Amino acid sequence: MINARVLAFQILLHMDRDASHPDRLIRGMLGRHERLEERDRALLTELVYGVLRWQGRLDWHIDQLSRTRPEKIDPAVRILLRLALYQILMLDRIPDHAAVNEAVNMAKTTQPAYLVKFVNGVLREALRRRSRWIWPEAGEEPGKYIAVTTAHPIWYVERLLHEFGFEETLDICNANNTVAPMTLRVNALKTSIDTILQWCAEHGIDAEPSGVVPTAVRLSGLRRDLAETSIYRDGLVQVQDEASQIVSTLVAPRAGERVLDLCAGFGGKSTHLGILMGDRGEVVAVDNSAWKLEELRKNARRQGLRIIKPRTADLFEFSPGTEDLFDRVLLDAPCSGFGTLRRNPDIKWRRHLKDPRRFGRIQKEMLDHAARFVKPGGALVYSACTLFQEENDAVAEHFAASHPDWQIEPVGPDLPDACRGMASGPFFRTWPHRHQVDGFFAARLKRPA
Ligand SMILES: C[S@@+](CC[C@H](N)C(=O)[O-])C[C@H]1O[C@@H](n2cnc3c(N)ncnc32)[C@H](O)[C@@H]1O
Repeated sequence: MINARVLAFQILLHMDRDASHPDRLIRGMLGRHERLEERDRALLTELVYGVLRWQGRLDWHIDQLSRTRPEKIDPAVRILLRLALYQILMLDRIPDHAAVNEAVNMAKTTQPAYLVKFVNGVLREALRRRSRWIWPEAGEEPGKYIAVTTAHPIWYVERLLHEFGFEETLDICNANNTVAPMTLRVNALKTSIDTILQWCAEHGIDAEPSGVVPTAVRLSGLRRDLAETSIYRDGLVQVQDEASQIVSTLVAPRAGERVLDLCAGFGGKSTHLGILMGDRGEVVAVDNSAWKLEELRKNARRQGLRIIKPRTADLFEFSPGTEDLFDRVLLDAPCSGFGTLRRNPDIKWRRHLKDPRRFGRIQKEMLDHAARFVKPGGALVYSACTLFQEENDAVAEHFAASHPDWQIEPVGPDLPDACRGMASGPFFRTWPHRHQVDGFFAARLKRPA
């Protein structure tokens, strides 16, 4: 019988084999199992994201409970155990016997008898121990304590400890484990915040103005797919975190200008730029992923924008000879993504210690290339959704040092009143534990006239 646990197992196994995005897999699965009850649909999302969020701690429990060496446990068996332990140890509403029986039944259909016995044995032992665990000592092994209790990789915790000390590292890791609200950007060309709040009230959806940026609304407990609502279909709203919304406002495009978005993706920022320009001028949206640009096209159409011009191209092959220069250029660069762990917990387990430096090298080259498209007197905004300075300050400072005629333009004066605390020197910087938004960085660079 297909149920939420079986589908969650299949998604987690798929992710273990090739690093797909959980949200895409969940949507695909729900699309293929339309008759799944609403309760099971919600449980599927909860199980996939919950296991990914707590994976490191669940693995620590497995290693405490089993006598088999960690590397000897088959990945599919480990995933079955993570799934069951997440329900037993971290969710209140699922009876223990349901979690254990389901895991054992799944093991019976996929594993040989000795592994079924192993799964059963580990889970029964977990029920016996319940909450009696010997955690690492915070005083003796602060890194290990935070890594295990908050489920983060040890290299990440050690790095933060070095920079921020124990208390703030713990705050950052705890904030990464919170479930971020769904944040909508309201399309000012079509509607107003009040209209959206009223629509939500009429449809029994909890919503409130963001309190951070004036164009955003936060939803909680949305029990249906936003894509099926009229406010989404009619292009009145776009899902976008507040920090990401602020980045487009720092580009500060004016109606009639030519703007280039060099890593446009699904167009979260390209379409925002188009709206800020009142749909007058031109936004050339470049990305090397054709399917993302197809989504961008749909997004732009839905939001009623005609000035967005998608171009599938590798940024390095897109040259100023092909296009005229632009008044403003945005480089929202590919990055390690560590500012978005609330929404993308799988990133914790996919990245490595050397990734921030590796991304930093590519970002420096991308920013150098992006500068060629900026008109004299124009602006270049560099942004990344990560917390590591190799991908943030170091990229902007490297650019400034190698382009001495350009200026780093302080972003502070352009931030909304409620966001003054997000200015960090001349840069824009947010943290989930300080600002309750995604972790983002942006720098604005001005080309001399
Ligand atoms: C951080 S995401 C962009 C998100 C997007 N700006 C938004 O707000 O929705 C980075 C994007 O860069 C694209 N990308 C990565 N390498 C690229 C390259 N060499 N040329 C063009 N695009 C690239 C990826 O496909 C990805 O969509």
